[in-house]
Amino acid sequence: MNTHKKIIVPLDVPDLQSAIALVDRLPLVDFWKVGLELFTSSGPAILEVLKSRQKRIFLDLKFHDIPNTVAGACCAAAGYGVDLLTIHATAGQDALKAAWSAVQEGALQAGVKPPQLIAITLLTSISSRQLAIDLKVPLELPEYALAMALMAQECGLSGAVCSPQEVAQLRQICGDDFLLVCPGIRPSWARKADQKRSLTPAEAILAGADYLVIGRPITGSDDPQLAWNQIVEELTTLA
Ligand SMILES: O=c1ccn([C@@H]2O[C@H](COP(=O)(O)O)[C@@H](O)[C@H]2O)c(=O)[nH]1
Repeated sequence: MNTHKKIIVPLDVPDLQSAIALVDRLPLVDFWKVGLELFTSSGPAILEVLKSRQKRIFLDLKFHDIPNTVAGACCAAAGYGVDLLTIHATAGQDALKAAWSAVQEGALQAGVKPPQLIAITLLTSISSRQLAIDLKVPLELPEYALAMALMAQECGLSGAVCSPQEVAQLRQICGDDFLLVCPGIRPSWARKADQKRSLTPAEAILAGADYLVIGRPITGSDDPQLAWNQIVEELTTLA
C-alpha cells in the first residue's frame, strides 16, 4: 500500500462547511475520520460528501453503552457504508459481541459491505499515572491495553485503536491479521497538546501500525498541504 494511504486525517471541525473546506484543501488525503464533534454538530451529511469523492471513511463515534444500545447504534452506523467504526473495549464482552453482530446485520440490511469494527483499548490522552490514580486500574498500562485488545479479538472484532507506544507488543501478540490503528502520532516538529502516549509517524509504522491517525499536526498547521507532504516524505524514506 502507498504510504500516504496509511494516514487517516480527522475532520475535527465544528460544521459541515469547514469539513468540506478541509477536504478540498487536502486533495491527496484518501482516508478521512469523522468523529464526535462533526457528527454531533452536522449529522451524517459529510459521509455522502466523502463517498461522492471516493474517499475511505473512519466513523469514530466510540460507542460505549449497554449491549442493546450499542447494537442499535452499530446497526445504524454500519448502514452508512463506512470502512471503520469504533467502540470502547470497556463496554465489555457482551457489548462487543452484540456490536459485532449488529454491524453484520446493519450492513446486510443496507446492502453495503460491513465496516471493520475496532475497539478503543485506552485513549491516547491517558497517561500511566492517570490510569492508576484517576481510573484506579491496578494493571500496568501496557498490560491493560493488551488485555483490552485481546478481549476485542476474542469477541470477533477486526482490530483495535491503540497508542503507538503499545503497538509493537499488540502486533506481536495479536498477530498480523489484527488491524491496529494508532492516533497520538506526533512528528518531531509538532506539539503534543493533550496526547500523552505519542511516537513519530515513522516510529509508529516501524512498530507495526496499519494506520496512523494524524490530526492537528496537519489540520492545525498554517500550511496543511506542506505538513501533509512532510509526513508523507518521512514515511516514504521507510519504504
Ligand atoms: O485513543 C484515541 C482515540 C481516538 N483519538 C482521535 O484521534 C484524533 C487525534 O487527533 P490529533 O489532532 O492528531 O491529536 C482525534 O480525532 C481523536 O478523537 C485519539 O486521539 N486517541
